[in-house]
Amino acid sequence: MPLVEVSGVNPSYFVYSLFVILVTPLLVVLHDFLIWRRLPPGPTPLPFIGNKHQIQRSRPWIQFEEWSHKYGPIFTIWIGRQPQLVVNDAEIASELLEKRSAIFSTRPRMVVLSEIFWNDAGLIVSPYNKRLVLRRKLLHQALTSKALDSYKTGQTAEASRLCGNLLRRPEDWEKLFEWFVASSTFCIAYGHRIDSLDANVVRVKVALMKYVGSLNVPGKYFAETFPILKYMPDFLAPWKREIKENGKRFIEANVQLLETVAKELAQKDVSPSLSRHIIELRDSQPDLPISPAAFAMIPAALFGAGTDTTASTLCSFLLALVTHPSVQRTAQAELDAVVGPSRSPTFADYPALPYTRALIHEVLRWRPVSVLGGIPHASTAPTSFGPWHIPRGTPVIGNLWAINSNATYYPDPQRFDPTRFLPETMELRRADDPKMRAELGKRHPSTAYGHASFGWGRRVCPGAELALNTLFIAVAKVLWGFNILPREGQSYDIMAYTEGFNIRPRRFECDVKVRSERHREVLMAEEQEAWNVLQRFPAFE
Ligand code: HEM
Repeated sequence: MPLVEVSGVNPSYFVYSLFVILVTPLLVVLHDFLIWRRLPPGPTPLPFIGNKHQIQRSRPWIQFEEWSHKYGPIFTIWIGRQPQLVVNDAEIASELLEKRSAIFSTRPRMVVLSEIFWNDAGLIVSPYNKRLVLRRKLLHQALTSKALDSYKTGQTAEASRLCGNLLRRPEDWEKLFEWFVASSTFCIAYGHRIDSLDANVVRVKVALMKYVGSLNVPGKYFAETFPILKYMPDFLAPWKREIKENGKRFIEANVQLLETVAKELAQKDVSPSLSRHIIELRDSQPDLPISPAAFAMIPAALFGAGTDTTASTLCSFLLALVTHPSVQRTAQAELDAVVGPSRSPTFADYPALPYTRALIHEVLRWRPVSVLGGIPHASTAPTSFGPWHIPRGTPVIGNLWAINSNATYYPDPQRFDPTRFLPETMELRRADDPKMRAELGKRHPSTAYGHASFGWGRRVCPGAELALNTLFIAVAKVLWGFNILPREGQSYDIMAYTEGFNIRPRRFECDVKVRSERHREVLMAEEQEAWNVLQRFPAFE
């Protein structure tokens, strides 16, 4: 019987529909195939699924390093239909993300986190555009070397308080590092200290970071694949309304913090802080094209980007000391010779402590906290690299794990060896004498630090020098005052790290013992003096 009589549907429509249903996926697969064959090789993806089923949930950076031995230092993975490049080599990372930063400085589009939640006010997830450049500029102006110097008094006082706390509660070292970093960050960002990790301001910030983590889960929201969904009216999309409301709440909390400083500034003399710097800038240039939300997110970025990273680096420092006692002895010998027994180190000792400085850079290299380079970069235009074609909008992941454990640059890479970053070694590495390469490693493209743990190009971490100062004062004081000792019978796994965006060592036990009664007396007296400074940074509740 003719079809038209049964269904009332013209048979040619039926055939066309069938044709479209069958052919569209084939065209999509063909389109993806043509892109795939021109990208750097990688594990073979499945149509529509990509390599999702092959990528380990646990420690993908190690799997990526292994894949780099199989497919090459730059390879492609597909997350669904989105190809992403994974760079595992310092030179290639520098070539793409620094030398070609005009193309590779944006972020992958993040509809839920950047556009709906932050309403485009977030800095780290922002696409590269004029508004981001202005916000980075404002941040830089509050992080000049003069501004950094003005924060050192607060950082030193916080480090003395940390040592006092370590004397009383040595087993709590992880929480004490977190408190030290959080309070230093609040002093620098807002001119206020915090006296407990339970302070309301910290709880709000920690809740925010947790919530942000829950939004940034690949595949969780359809709006990432179909951005048009972000224009759905709120009453039809309760998921979107909830995210927007939470975003507003968190932005409002950050605006309030900044307003608190603005009011204090109008009434009295307040300690130097990043908020004070940028408020003064705004007052001198009232027509700055920046929304109150984006403005408040500048000091807020310090907490979001600077606390977990710095605290986790301090945890890796402790693991390195426990497992490398000879490094600890060398560092203490340097500190004893330069500082002596009657006071602990200060920033004035910085130039005379090359081994201590090198030790910090070795921690950053050995266990890069932003193990996959933070939020990926992405391309804003199609481009070629060697024989390959990279389409516009391709995310680029800098696998710092593989980059930092490349024996070409760092011979015997899992050995924790601060001498790699001593000024004289750096000088020799910069000269790149082929005869010295086997011993010292090849010249690293990041000639400033000799590693890329702070990222690349126009998106490089703007807080690097600030973080190095915080790390220096804590590391120098802790090493001067304490022996970090392995627990008897305890074995230490230097690869046992947490999962996630930033990594830190899994909890381990060790003894943090004051070096002598003399050291204890000095540290206690300095903690008392530190209180006089900390009073100038009223506590936030
Ligand atoms: C040990 C401490 C730190 C490490 C290892 C670290 C590392 C990084 C890395 C790898 C990136 C991504 C760079 C890129 O995309 O190429 C980044 C971005 C960023 N960091 Fe840090 N960071 C640290 C501390 C800080 C501090 C103290 C601040 C405070 C100002 C900060 C603020 C930022 C900001 C705002 C960004 C985003 C920049 C952008 O997207 O344009 N970081 N950091």
